[in-house]
Amino acid sequence: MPGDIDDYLLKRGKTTIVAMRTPQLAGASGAAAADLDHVIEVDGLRQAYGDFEAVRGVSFRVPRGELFALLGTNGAGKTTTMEVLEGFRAATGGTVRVLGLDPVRHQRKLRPRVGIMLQEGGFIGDLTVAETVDLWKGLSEDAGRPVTLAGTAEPPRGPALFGRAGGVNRNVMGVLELVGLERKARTKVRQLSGGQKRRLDLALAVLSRPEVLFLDEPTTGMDPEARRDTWKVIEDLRAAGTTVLLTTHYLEEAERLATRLAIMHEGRIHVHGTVEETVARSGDVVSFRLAGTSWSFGDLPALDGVVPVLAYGSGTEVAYTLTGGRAESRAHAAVRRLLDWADGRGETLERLTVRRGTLEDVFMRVVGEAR
Ligand SMILES: Nc1ncnc2c1ncn2[C@@H]1O[C@H](COP(=O)(O)OP(=O)(O)OP(=O)(O)O)[C@@H](O)[C@H]1O
Repeated sequence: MPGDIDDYLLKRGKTTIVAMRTPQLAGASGAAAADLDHVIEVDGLRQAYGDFEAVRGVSFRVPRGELFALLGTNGAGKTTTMEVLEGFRAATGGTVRVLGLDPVRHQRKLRPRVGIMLQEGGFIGDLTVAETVDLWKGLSEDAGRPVTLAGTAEPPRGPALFGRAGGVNRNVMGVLELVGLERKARTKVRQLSGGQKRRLDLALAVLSRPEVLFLDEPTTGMDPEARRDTWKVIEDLRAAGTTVLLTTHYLEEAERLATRLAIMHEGRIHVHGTVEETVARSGDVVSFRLAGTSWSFGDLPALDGVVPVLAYGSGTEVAYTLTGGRAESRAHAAVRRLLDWADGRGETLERLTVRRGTLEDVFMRVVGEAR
């Protein structure tokens, strides 16, 4: 068992969640934190692994209390960006600040306000769920504080709060209830399912009454119910003033939780704005399926410069995002042109649809245009 929090964190592998405790603003964090408009600041971040530059000039800011979602393709650089913010890597270019501090240089200053939860492979399999939370609590500086969401301090209930309920510390049980793991308190970690391990990860982050949460794909592997439960925990944390940086491949997760988002591809941010602004960029979408096999993507016509994208990985669903001009005339002209194109080739456009665009359409367009 590690004797030091650093060792423990390193052993637990890849970070998914860093939770910073609600700051005592007059305390160690200094006056700067009290005046911060932006809890997270990333300016021109570059990060190279040897010759390969994984992050190529990324900038964004997260105001206090907002949830910012970093979306992107596999390998886009989201986790790398998170790891720099978590202080696990020094940036090779640009600057980052968390609560006004350099996460690498001021790691020790930030740590008392940071709880860390890791993505995978870091649990000690022979410990039970309750023992894992207990260990984590013991590693935290203020282990005795009641488990509660940020800013919603529980009324003191005296020593009984930290008594033992059937052999399990009640404080531990509180956090397990929060993430729906109370029935697994005495189960060994290695017997948990993937989704249950993610819940345990979340429990460890929430334990530290976070002010800032870094969530790297927090709901991967969870069933739909667990995912919704997790969203509720995150929403409650936000409602209590927590600032959250989230990466996810579930666009509905970003749409539901985020205030602002960025879409990354190959180390760069391609779209950046509020969820509403981003979805509005999508305009109308004309989509259809091509039944035959006698076409290739390159055969599809460009519509006034609009490049089609192959949507949703089906290999046959094509989508055009129409922007500029009046919506109706744009859509009419696009449909007419597409029908002419299909007639000319003897193809059938199945499920031809015109609809309002979604975040998924914006994402697909970004990726399509970047290719
Ligand atoms: N330790 C490392 N050494 C070398 N290359 C790395 C390392 N970590 C990541 N990379 C590379 O950097 C790029 C960005 O990886 P990163 O994990 O940041 O992407 P991501 O956006 O989080 O991807 P995903 O959505 O698949 O998790 C990838 O091409 C990856 O192979």
